Amino acid sequence: MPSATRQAAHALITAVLQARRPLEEALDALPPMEPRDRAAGHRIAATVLRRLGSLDAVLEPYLQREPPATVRQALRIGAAELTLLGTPPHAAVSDCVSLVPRAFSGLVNAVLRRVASAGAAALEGLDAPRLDTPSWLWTAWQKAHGNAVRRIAEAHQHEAPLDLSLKPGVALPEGATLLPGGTARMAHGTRITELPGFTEGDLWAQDAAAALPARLLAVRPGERALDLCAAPGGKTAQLAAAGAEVVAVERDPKRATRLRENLARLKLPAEVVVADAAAWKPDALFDAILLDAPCTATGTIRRHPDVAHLKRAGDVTKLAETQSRLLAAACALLAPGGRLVFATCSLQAEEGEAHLERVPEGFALDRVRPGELPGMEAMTVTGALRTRPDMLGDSGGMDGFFAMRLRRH
Ligand SMILES: C[S@@+](CC[C@H](N)C(=O)[O-])C[C@H]1O[C@@H](n2cnc3c(N)ncnc32)[C@H](O)[C@@H]1O
Repeated sequence: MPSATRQAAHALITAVLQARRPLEEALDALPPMEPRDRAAGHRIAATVLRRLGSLDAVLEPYLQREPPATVRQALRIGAAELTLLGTPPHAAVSDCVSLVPRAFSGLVNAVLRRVASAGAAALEGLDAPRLDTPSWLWTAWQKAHGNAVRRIAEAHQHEAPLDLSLKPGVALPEGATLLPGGTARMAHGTRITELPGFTEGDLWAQDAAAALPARLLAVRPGERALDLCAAPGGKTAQLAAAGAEVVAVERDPKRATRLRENLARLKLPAEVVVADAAAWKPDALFDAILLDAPCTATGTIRRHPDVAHLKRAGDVTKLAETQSRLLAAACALLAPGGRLVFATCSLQAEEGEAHLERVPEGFALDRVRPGELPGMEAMTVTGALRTRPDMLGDSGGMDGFFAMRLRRH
């Protein structure tokens, strides 16, 4: 019997790469097991997904023909453990052998013994950023971001730190670094639930880039603000903490429940509405609207390495259309003189910069002014916001976001 850890890793990789299910969903579907085994299995699976191309390149010289998918996944687990995770060969090899049907035991044993004898050196000389990035994404990022494509792909090789947004007046947690946008950054692996102030509702997890769209909206106390596509509520919390009267619209009832729970922990008020943002009709218009539209989420690959393998070019086109539809619906809910921030956590130009070409009639781009986001000027040269995982690189990077602010005449 293989260990629970490797069974979990195998199930997770199979779910993502074969059934095309999100990693988080696959984690929820694992059978009951010790939390330690589950966490270890998750770590192996995330490493395989992050470094898939490199691991396949390591295995390639030892495979004469393509093995069945279940065997390929076991080999990837073994290769990740032996070259990247420092697992001793005696533990990794025999356990991976027991993951596959008996007919393939000899093959897995022989291949992994050879990988084990090279260890980490097996990865030397590989162009890892290129190998670990699906070709269609590399091409699209090269077109959209030029030479930065390599730096983006290099940033994806590493796990992201834990970023926190703090309620106004809350002191920086011990061990945190303060980033230019006001985000508190903790080392990767820090558990938010164990931080002082978590239970009290002083802070919430939010990537440094994800905190910027709400900052661009800059709501004032008492303003009527609408947060569309709101769950799990990081941006709703920012708007409510700034003193706005917030209505948060979320289509998915389960996610809306999570949003309510998060707001309750943070002791922040907002009216939560379960509705389709494209069809919802309020009684009155809003002073400020934040639309954090559904997208491919390719800006979050550091945190969600499954995204690189789940999304296809066709998803980008479809989601860009949905975003335009939602943007038109959101614009109709804005009061004259009001402002709207449209945001996506995507690195794809179709889900970002292309929307600048389609500003609805009666609205104008409200350019981000120099000095509005101190220390982040390079991210707003076009008048809109563009962040990438390689930005703030010395302090651990940030998610890829696009945001533009529109004003209604
Ligand atoms: C990118 S996430 C939002 C993250 C959130 N704004 C935050 O800061 O925590 C997108 C959310 O939009 C929701 N959504 C997608 N389509 C929607 C629609 N037509 N109307 C309302 N919500 C929608 C999804 O269920 C998902 O929760």
